[in-house]
Amino acid sequence: MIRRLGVIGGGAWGTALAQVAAGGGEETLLWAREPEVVGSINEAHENAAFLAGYPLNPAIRATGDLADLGACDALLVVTPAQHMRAVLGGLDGWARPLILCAKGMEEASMKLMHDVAHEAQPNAAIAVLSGPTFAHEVAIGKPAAVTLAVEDRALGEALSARLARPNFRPYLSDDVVGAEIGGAVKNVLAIACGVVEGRRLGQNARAALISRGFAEMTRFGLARGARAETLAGLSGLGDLVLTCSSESSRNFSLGKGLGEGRAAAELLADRRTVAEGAHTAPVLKRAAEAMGVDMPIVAAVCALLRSEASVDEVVEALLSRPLRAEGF
Ligand SMILES: NC(=O)C1=CN([C@@H]2O[C@H](COP(=O)(O)OP(=O)(O)OC[C@H]3O[C@@H](n4cnc5c(N)ncnc54)[C@H](O)[C@@H]3O)[C@@H](O)[C@H]2O)C=CC1
Ligand SMILES: O=C(CO)COP(=O)(O)O
Repeated sequence: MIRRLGVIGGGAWGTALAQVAAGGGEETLLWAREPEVVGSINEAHENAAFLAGYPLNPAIRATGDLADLGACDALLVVTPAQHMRAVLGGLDGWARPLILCAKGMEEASMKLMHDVAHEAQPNAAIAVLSGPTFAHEVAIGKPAAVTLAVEDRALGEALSARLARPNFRPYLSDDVVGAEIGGAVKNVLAIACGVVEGRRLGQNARAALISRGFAEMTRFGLARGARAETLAGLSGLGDLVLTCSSESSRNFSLGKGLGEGRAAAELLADRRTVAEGAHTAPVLKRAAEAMGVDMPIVAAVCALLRSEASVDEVVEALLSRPLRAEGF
């Protein structure tokens, strides 16, 4: 029975998921790295640093000590992808479920988050929660649906029953790899769509980029063993459409800045919030090349992030590729 949920990570998404977990009045413990986030949640029932202006359920309590999570039945793990290994390593021999909510690939190892979590905590059962979910909307109870991927069906049903709220619907899957690849790849494609917006290339170009980006996501996903239906579902196409269409997306906004001619280094300097696509793009490009998977849009985003080419040069390169048949 999964009753008591804990959350690792006090950014916008960890906070919104704590709000979901506490939605029925269940006490929910959230670990945050920043003492000011712990103070703000416990004293003002708000996360002023990462989700300002959204009142939180008083059943959410914050802590700065990972050991306090020891009484939880399962943990939602909501750190940025590059920090997940280190933070999970701080748990003392965890043997209960971990629900991974970060969207990315580890730069150093080229691994997906479930592999990283398994290496950090080999006795934990792993689930992945991913889908089209801006934190600020979930935090105030606007309707949302996610993919909840876990190999063990009984565990999936228990986690789904615990997480489901009237306005928050998990859809079960056993395709952990597919759910993770959709979330990781869409962040890179959202940067590309932001570039289209910033450079004012038009709505047609954006729709073409979403479609051809989805073809790249599908080619890469199938090569890594994902199922096509997962990539076309909430955690893949659903999230791709959301983040490629809104300045609420940090990745889209980063791309918009690039499209307006600003340098990546300037856009990424001093930011406190995470744009995962900037970290995922280079490792995704390397992983795709290693498998012989063609991902020209991902390569174009990498070139822009490294300031190796101008926006006009990468657009010209994409438009002058040989004509080919549609499909994956
Ligand atoms: N914000 C959103 O709407 C959604 C975010 N996600 C994913 O959730 C994950 C977390 O993102 P957010 O909660 O939005 O973060 P955020 O951008 O709101 O906050 C940054 C987070 O990074 C953490 N951090 C910074 N340096 C760190 C370090 N050295 N070690 C550990 N943690 C560190 C901060 O403590 C903070 O929790 C990301 O993978 C993101 O893609 C997924 C769905 C929705
Ligand atoms: O993953 C998200 C929505 O599903 C949030 O997107 P950004 O990280 O681009 O803001």
